[in-house]
Amino acid sequence: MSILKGIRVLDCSIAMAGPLAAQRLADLGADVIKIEPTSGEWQRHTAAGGATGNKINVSFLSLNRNKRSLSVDLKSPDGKAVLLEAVKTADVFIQNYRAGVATRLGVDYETLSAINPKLVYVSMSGYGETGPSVKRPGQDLLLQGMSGAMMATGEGDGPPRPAGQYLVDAITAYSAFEGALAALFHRERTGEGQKVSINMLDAITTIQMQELSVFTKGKVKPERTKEAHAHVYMRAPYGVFQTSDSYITLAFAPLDKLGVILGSDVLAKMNSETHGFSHRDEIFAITRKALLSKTSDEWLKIFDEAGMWAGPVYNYEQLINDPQIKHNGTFISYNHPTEGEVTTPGFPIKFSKTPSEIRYGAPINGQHTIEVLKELGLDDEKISELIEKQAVHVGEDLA
Ligand SMILES: CC(C)(COP(=O)(O)OP(=O)(O)OC[C@H]1O[C@@H](n2cnc3c(N)ncnc32)[C@H](O)[C@@H]1OP(=O)(O)O)[C@@H](O)C(=O)NCCC(=O)NCCSC(=O)C(=O)O
Repeated sequence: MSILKGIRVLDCSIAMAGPLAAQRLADLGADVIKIEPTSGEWQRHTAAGGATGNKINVSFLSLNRNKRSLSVDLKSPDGKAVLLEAVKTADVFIQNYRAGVATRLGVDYETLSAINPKLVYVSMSGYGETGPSVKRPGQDLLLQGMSGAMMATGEGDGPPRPAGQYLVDAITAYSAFEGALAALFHRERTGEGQKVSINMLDAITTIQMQELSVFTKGKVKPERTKEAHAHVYMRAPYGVFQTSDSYITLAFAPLDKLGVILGSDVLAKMNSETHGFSHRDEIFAITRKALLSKTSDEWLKIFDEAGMWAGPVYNYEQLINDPQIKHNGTFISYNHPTEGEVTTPGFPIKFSKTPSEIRYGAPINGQHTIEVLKELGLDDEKISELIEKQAVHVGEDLA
């Protein structure tokens, strides 16, 4: 049995950060009901990601598996009444609305906890719920820039470069996930619900704890002209190196060993702990030149045998076909009723007794509206009335 079986989550979130947090709970067995506007959650219809020819955006498919969809107009009194009924049956509520929206919709913590004091209410925002930046849009790229993370990445004297993934969204999602689990644990002990707030700015700032402490305590400023890491004075060589056919990574190579491998007497005589800092440019120059003489596979075999920290720089095809990734079962595939086979990373944590499970793919908008309304005790007549008033939307049931 999955660990969160019997836990009900109402997921009112949009885009990535909220939906991913809710999906983590769903993968652990929670009954996650995605509460969507009657037109469907924003990301369903976006073309972002470049994948075309699908009825549902592929990013949406990757963030909303294992959820049921209740499509309801929270701006209508009837729709809102449905949500408040659902809240009585819920354990967790997640929203990542723009500041002020939750209150305007009447789904703020004060309102919902009055209905269900045991509720764990997860509020996700861009910058916090109060303060000078509260009105600014919370978007991944903006936060990568504002958090200082971007200052350390990029080449030479060029501009700052963001990570090519939605790093801030993901970190915020994982923080919300752990916050929800901790609050459920507290509720298990005491019966008490609470509000769990996490914002993107604090999430991305906090994961830079080493780099920021080196700055505040060590007074060392990150400079992207110097290094592949915000620690400017990382022991050399540390970075991405070109080989005769591609690139490899090399971290903290002991200089005496590296010198022997690269055939450099100069390196072989160096001491990692002293020269690794004082002779950085020379070490990089020797290493760069030497690594151009063999292929990545050849170098990786040599470094592996020497017990040194080196690795491949994969494209996604190489990653998916990597023997360790295959061995781990990192990717899962499922058959979606309208989109066919979907291959996507699964849930990475393995539990020896309560494994995660992929039960179904991302839903059609409103696919489970009738099913959920019936579970909430509404009869056919009331359901027809809600449909008639367009307070709810009923999608095709593809189960
Ligand atoms: C991402 C956002 C900038 C998107 O802003 P918006 O487009 O304005 O979306 P919002 O959800 O906040 O609200 C849109 C409107 O929809 C209304 N709304 C929402 N749900 C409903 C339902 N069910 N029924 C009726 N109306 C609804 C809501 O009241 C708002 O209307 P009005 O009441 O009339 O205003 C913001 O939500 C935000 O800053 N969120 C916090 C940070 C966060 O989680 N960011 C997403 C990370 S993902 C990301 O960065 C990325 O993918 O890249």
